[in-house]
Amino acid sequence: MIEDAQMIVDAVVSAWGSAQAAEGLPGWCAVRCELPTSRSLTRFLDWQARQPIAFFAHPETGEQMLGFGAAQVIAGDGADVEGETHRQLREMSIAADLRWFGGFAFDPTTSLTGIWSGWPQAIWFLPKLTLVREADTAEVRLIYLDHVGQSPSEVKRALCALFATDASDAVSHTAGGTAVADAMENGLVHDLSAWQTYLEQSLKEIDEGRLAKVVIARQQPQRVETTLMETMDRLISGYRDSHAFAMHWHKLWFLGASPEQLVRAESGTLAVDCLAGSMARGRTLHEDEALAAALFASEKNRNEHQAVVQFVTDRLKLISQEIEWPDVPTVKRLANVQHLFTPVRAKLNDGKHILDAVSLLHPTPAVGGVPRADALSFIRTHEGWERGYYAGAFGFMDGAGDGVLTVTLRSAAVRYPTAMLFAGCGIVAGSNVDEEWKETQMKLLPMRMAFQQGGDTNVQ
Ligand SMILES: C=C(O[C@@H]1C=C(C(=O)O)C=C[C@H]1O)C(=O)O
Repeated sequence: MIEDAQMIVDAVVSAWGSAQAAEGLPGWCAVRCELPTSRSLTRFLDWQARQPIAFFAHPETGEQMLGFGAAQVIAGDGADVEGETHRQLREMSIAADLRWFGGFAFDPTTSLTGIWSGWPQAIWFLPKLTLVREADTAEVRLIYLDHVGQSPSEVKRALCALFATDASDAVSHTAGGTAVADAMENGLVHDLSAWQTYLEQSLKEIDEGRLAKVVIARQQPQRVETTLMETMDRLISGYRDSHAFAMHWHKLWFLGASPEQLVRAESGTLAVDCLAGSMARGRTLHEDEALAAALFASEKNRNEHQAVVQFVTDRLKLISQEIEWPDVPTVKRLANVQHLFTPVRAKLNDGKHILDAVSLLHPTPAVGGVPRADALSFIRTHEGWERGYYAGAFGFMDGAGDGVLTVTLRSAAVRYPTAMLFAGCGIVAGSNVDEEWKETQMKLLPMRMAFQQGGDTNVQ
C-alpha cells in the first residue's frame, strides 16, 4: 500500500462511526471528513493499481480530484450511450456532492478491441473513496461510501484493498501476448509516406465535395521511463491551462493534458470550448507574435475553426438559450503549440442535463469533421487503428448536474512499460502534408516529454 495512504485509512476509519445513509443509494452509508495536507493528489497514483481510478485536475478552479474503487458503475455500448448513461444516472438521484467520474469513447458505433479490450464505449463510476483538494488550501476533503452496518475493521480492510497494488501485474504487463500488449506492439503506426497517402485520401473527399473538413490522426508507441506520479506532475505543471486527467480501467491507464473543454456545466450555465486551427510557438517573443498573427490571419485555419463554432452554436440551440460567443477567435497559447479559440456560453433549458449537451456535441468537428456522420465514416474506414478513448470525453459530474468533460486530446494509453501516444489534425481544402505531419509532431510532444527520463515540459 502507498505509505501516505495510511493517513486516509486512519481518518476514514475513525470517522466511520458518524456515517450517514447515502442519499440516492439504498443500503449505502457515506462518511465525509478532512485531512490536513497541501500536497498534490498525484502521490496516490500507482500504476500497479487493481481498482478503477480517476484523476482530474481542473485548470480554472485549481481543484484536484481523485476517485478510487467503484461503489456503482454505469458502463455500456451502443449508439446512444450518452442517453443511456443519463437515464441510469437519473434513476439514482444521488447527493449533490457525490461525483461520478468517467467518459465516452470517440466513436460510439464500434465496439472497442485491441489496446482498448475491456473498455466499453461509456464508463462511469461513483468511487468508493473520493479525494478533493481545492486550490490553495491545506486540506483534502474525503468522501467514503460503504455498505450500511460495516464495522470499523471491515471498513479498514476495504480501504486497504483500495490502495493495494498488484505486483504480479508487473510481469503480465511486460510479458506481451495479451490483446493489449499485442496492439501496442503491432498497431498501425503511420510513417510520413503512409500519412501522405491517408491525407491525400482525405483531400480527395474534400475536393470531390463529400467532406468539408475531417480530422485525421495517428498513434505512436513509446517506452515509459517515468513513474505515473512524475508523468502527471509534469503534465499539471507544464500545461497550466489544460485539464490533466488519468483513468485506470481493466489494467490500462489512459491519461493526458487536454486544452479543450467539451463542456462545463455549473448551476445551469454551459461553457464550451471551440479549439481548432494550430500553429507552432516561436522561439523568441517576436517570432511567437508573428506566428500567432499568421494563425489568426490564415484563411485555412479560420475556416477549420469556424466549422467547429458553427456546429457547436447550432447544436446548443436545441437545449439552451442566451448563447454567446465572440465574433472573432483569440489565440490560446500552450507550451508547445497555439490554437484558435472561441469560448461559447449558454443557459441550459430547464430539465436539460450536461449529458444532453454531450450527446449533441460529441464528437465535435474539432476531432471528427463536417458533415459529421460522413467524416466519422471516413475515419472508421481509412484510419487503420482504433481511437478508443482518444478524442473521446472524460471528466466528472455530480448529483446536482454540474460537471466538466474534457476532449481527451494530448493523451496516451499506457500499459506499463509502453505508452501509445495519439495526435490528429484538421484537414480542409489546401492542407499540406508536411505541415500537418509537423502539427501532429507538436501535439505528440507533451506526452513524449512526460514519459521521458529528464523530459522537460519547457519545450519551446
Ligand atoms: C485532434 C487534435 O487536436 C484538435 C485539432 C486541432 C487542429 O486541427 O488545429 C486543434 C485542436 C484540437 O481541436 C489532437 O490534439 O490530437
